[in-house]
Amino acid sequence: MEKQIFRNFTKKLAAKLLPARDPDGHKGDFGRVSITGGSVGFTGAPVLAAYGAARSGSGLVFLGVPEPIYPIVAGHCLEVMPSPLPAARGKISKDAFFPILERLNGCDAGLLGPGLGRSQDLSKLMSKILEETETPLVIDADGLYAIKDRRELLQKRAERGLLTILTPHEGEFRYLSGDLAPGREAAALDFAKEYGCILVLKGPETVTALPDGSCYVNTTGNNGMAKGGSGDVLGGMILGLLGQLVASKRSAEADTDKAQFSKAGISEAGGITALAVYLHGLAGDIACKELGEYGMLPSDLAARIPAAILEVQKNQSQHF
Ligand SMILES: NC(=O)C1=CN([C@@H]2O[C@H](COP(=O)(O)OP(=O)(O)OC[C@H]3O[C@@H](n4cnc5c(N)ncnc54)[C@H](OP(=O)(O)O)[C@@H]3O)[C@@H](O)[C@H]2O)[C@@H](O)CC1
Ligand SMILES: Nc1ncnc2c1ncn2[C@@H]1O[C@H](COP(=O)(O)OP(=O)(O)O)[C@@H](O)[C@H]1O
Repeated sequence: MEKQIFRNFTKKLAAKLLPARDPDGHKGDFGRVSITGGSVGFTGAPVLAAYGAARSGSGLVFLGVPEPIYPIVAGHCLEVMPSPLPAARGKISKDAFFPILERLNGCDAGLLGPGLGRSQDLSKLMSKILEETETPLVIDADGLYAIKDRRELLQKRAERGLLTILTPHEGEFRYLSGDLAPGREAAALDFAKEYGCILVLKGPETVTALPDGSCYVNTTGNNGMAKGGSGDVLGGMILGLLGQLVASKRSAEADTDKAQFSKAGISEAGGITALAVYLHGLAGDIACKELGEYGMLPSDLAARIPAAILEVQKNQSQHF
C-alpha cells in the first residue's frame, strides 16, 4: 500500500483489510500468539488481552503470568492457555527469561506488558527479550514503561527488519519522550519514523502511524470505553490480527522467515493494526448501544468483538 494518510478509517476500508479465512484452515493457520503480563493486583489485564486476541480470530492464544496469580488467571481461561512463570514479589522475575523467549520464538506474534507491573528487573528482562526474539511484538502498558529508557532497542529491531508495535495512551507516550506539541498525528508519525515502529497513540480518534509516513485516524469508539481494561483488550486484538497476518505469510511463502518484515509487510501490519483499533471502537459502540456508556465494561466490549467483525463482514459482501 502506498504512503497515505487516512484521516477517516471507514467501514469500507475495514472490510477491505479484514484478513480472509481459509475455509480449509486449521488452528495453526490462524496464528499462535503469546501474551506476557500480569502481577499481584493486576490479574484482569492479561485475561482481557487474551480474550481480545481469541475473539479476533487467533488460532491459539498462550498466556504467561507470574506463578502467584496463575490459579486466579487460569480460573478465567477456557480457550486461552495460561502457564505459570517464575516470580518475585508478585511480579514476573528475571528467571522467566528462557520460558518467555522459548514461547515467543514458537509463536507468530507476542504481546508484552498488560498488568506486568514495574521494577528494575522487569525493565532489564523486557529489554533482553526485545534484543533476543525475532518474533513480531506488540508492547503495551507496563511493557512500555519497562523499555522507556532503552528506546534504541526499537531502532535496532527495525534495522534487523523486525516488527514492533507500540500502543501508548498520551500519558505513556509522554514518558516514552514523545512530544505531543506538534499535535497527535504529527507526534505519532515523528515517533514512528524515528524509532522504525508502528505507533498507536490511543484516545478518542486513535492514531496509527507507520514509519513510512502513512497514518490512520480512527472513527469509532466512545467515552464508555474510558475505563481501566479497555486498552488491554485492544492490545490483545492487535496481537490476534497480527498473528493471523504473520501466519498467512508463513503458509503462503514457506521459505520466508516469519520474522522479517519488508517495507510492504510493515504497510500490511499497519493496516491490520488500524483495523484492530477500528473493530475495538466498533465493539465499544455496540456495547454502548446495548448497555450505555456508564455501565458498559471492557469485558462487555471484548464479548462484542464478534458482532463488530460480523458488521464489517456484512459490508464486505455488499461491496466486493
Ligand atoms: N483490570 C486490570 O488488571 C487493569 C490493569 N491495568 C494495568 O495497570 C498498569 C498501569 O496502567 P497505565 O499504563 O495506564 O498506567 P497509569 O499509571 O494509569 O498511567 C500512566 C500515566 O499516564 C496518565 N494517563 C493514564 N491514562 C491516560 C490517558 N488515557 N490519556 C492521558 N494520560 C493518561 C496517568 O495520569 P493521571 O491518571 O494521573 O492523569 C499517569 O500519569 C498497566 O500494566 C495496565 O495493563 C490497567 O489497564 C487497568 C485495568
Ligand atoms: N472518550 C473516548 N472515546 C473513544 N475511545 C476512547 C475514549 N476513552 C478511551 N478510549 C479508548 O479506550 C482505550 C483505553 O486504553 P488505555 O488508556 O490504555 O486504558 P487501560 O490500559 O486502563 O485499559 C483506548 O483504546 C482508547 O482509545
